[in-house]
Amino acid sequence: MQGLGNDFVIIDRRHERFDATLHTMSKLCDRRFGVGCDQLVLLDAPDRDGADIRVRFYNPDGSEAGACGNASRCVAALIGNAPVLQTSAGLLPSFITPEGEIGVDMGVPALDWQRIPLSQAMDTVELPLPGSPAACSMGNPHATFFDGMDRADREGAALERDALFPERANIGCAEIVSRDFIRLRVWERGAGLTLACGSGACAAVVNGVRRGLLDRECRVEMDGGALRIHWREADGHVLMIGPATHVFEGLYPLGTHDG
Ligand SMILES: N[C@@H](CCC[C@H](N)C(=O)O)C(=O)O
Repeated sequence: MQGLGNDFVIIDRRHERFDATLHTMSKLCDRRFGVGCDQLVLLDAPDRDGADIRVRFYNPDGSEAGACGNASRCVAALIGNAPVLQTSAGLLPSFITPEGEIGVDMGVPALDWQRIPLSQAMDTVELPLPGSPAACSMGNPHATFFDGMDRADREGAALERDALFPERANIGCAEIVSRDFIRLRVWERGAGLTLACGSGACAAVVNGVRRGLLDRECRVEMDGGALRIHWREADGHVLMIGPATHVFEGLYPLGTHDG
């Protein structure tokens, strides 16, 4: 499936056995030797009350991510009936808009350095890096720069691994068009530049609001399309709305996983 060109191989382990070895997963993610995707997503039966499905997200380098906004919308569309997703970032309710778009309540962002996490105790609204990004966690760590999108291409790889980010970070680079409209490019941790990043879009709006640059309801346009983000004042939850598209289904025969 894909959400704004951020693409996913989703494996439903409720009905099929799938041994998620690092080798198998990175092979599936490989665009030449496997299927190819930005993230591999594993679905299992939930083990928490109130959840409909357990969802885990893996980057092509094998690292597990606590959150993935676009994949969450895709899983909600795949399962149907607005499921509640059980993720490492908590239970995420999904919803369908009257226009047929898929929304996910991404929960409350973490704004303190310990939960983002950063290597040092510091103000997370202006980090001591050239360009002064702001940082927050949407269940996964994000730093957002507000001085243009090109930095993602030029410095994304180095910034992902900056010593400031002990768990590495997703690097969002935004151009502010107006208080309710930004353009964004994200260098994703463990994946590189992608056409869109849902959690990155949420983080950009949260960070932009904290910096006094953006309104709480904002359109975020990325290379693959746009998301609507609303950081709700009443309860601090971040709502993310956009398309989710089924591309194809396939069978991956047992015994050939490592071939
Ligand atoms: N594409 C995602 C984010 C995927 C995880 C990220 N690369 C990480 O390691 O945190 C999204 O849509 O949010």
